[in-house]
Amino acid sequence: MEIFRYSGPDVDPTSSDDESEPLQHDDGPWPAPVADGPIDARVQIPGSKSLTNRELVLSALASAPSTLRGPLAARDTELMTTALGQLGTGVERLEGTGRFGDDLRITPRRRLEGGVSIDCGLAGTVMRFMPPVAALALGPVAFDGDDAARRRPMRTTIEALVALGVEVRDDHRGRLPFSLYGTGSVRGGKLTIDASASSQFVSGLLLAAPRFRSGLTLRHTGEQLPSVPHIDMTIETLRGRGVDVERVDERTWRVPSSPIAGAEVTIEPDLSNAEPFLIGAIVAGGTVRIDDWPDRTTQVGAQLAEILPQFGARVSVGDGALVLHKERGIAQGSRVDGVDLDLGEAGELAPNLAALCALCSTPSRLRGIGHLRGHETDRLAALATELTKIGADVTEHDDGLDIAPGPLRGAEWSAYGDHRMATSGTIIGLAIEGVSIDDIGSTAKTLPEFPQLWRDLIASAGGDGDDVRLAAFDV
Ligand SMILES: O=C(O)C1=C[C@@H](OP(=O)(O)O)[C@@H](O)[C@H](O)C1
Ligand SMILES: C=C(OP(=O)(O)O)C(=O)O
Repeated sequence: MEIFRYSGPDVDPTSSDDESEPLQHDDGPWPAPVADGPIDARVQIPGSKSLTNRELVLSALASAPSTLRGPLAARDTELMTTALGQLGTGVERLEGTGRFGDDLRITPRRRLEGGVSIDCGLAGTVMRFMPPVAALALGPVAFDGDDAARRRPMRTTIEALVALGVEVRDDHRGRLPFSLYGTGSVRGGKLTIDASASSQFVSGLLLAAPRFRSGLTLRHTGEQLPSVPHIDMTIETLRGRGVDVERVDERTWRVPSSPIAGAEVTIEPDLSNAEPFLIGAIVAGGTVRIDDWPDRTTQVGAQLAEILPQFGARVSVGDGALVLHKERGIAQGSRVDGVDLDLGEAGELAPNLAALCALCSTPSRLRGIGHLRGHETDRLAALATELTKIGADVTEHDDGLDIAPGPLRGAEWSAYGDHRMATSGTIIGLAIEGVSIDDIGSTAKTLPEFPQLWRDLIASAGGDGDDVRLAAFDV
């Protein structure tokens, strides 16, 4: 067992920690494997990013130690454990105890200490969840991240903290880098924010709110509220720690000032990361079984069970697994009609679905996803560019994409450092010869094992049914 606890005093908002820059694929573009027959695979997906990072934050703010079973170990969660460790939280890796790596023992400290620079990488959960936690610490805390992270919206978090009485130095007008000066406590109370650009603004404030002196009554005003299931997940994880959160109405939440209980929590597999594998069976044909699919969950990836049948797949959930079957894949000439989907709740599913739409026989419309322009990259622009490059006819709208099939051709697919752009390119590559991904290493953000799992999935074509699982865990 090893205890990681950071004790660095530096506060330099312009510094960046090179060690956590995303992995690049050293050998140049990664040739995406083509499916040469129906696949037949059983896939074990590591833990949910969204659940892991919520449980890490709650564990650090809790009144007693917690154990996380099966947490994700990927760039986003490593950034979160590092950030919490920098503020003083004890993070102990229970080596070899987990299914995919180490379980974690988190020991909260009575007082969080500032005087550190936090690297958010490209993780929305780190950049939106950590500032309210840092505001509870004593001393200055600087935040920065990847170049692409500096383009992601942060204004709502910054303005919210200022409204709660926290001193923030916001030299970049609502973007990273910025610094805040914690006094060891936050007053809380009533607060109105505009979370139209990201549900994470709401989640970040709600997660820290039990530790605010007066709790928090948070109201969202603004045209839209994306990714509502992620807010439900936040509420559920808080309730799981004994915090009596009230959903006053669809746009208002009340969190009392309350202790947060230590807990032993088993993290569900990341259902959104199951998406490319499931789509793989629609494109290549065959069967994919995802192990440990929960019967009940707040993860938005659960919606795949309703979305993917619209592409001609048979999906069943039960006995601890989701099984998707498609007799004949698109790559074998099966015609699949396009869809019209509002993905406002499930934006993180959009890039892989957009790739699938490009392989359909008739046009598709994906709507309700204007906020994807503030994700890891401007995903609407990135998808329009890459899908056009491979021959699809794509129209970009403010809130979505029209995707019409065309004669498709191979090309180098740019991931823009975005894990889901990388996986969407591999989906195209299943059906189209000559697709390569410029930066497959960007999948390390939430699934470092993706390249191997994907190769194993394709290798199951024509076999008796392979288990696609992690032989060794190595982030
Ligand atoms: O809270 C979370 O864990 C997330 C919320 C969503 O963010 P947005 O509301 O910005 O879409 C989602 O897309 C992201 O992948 C994870
Ligand atoms: C939008 C995403 O990530 P983040 O948590 O960085 O916002 C995503 O994973 O699709």
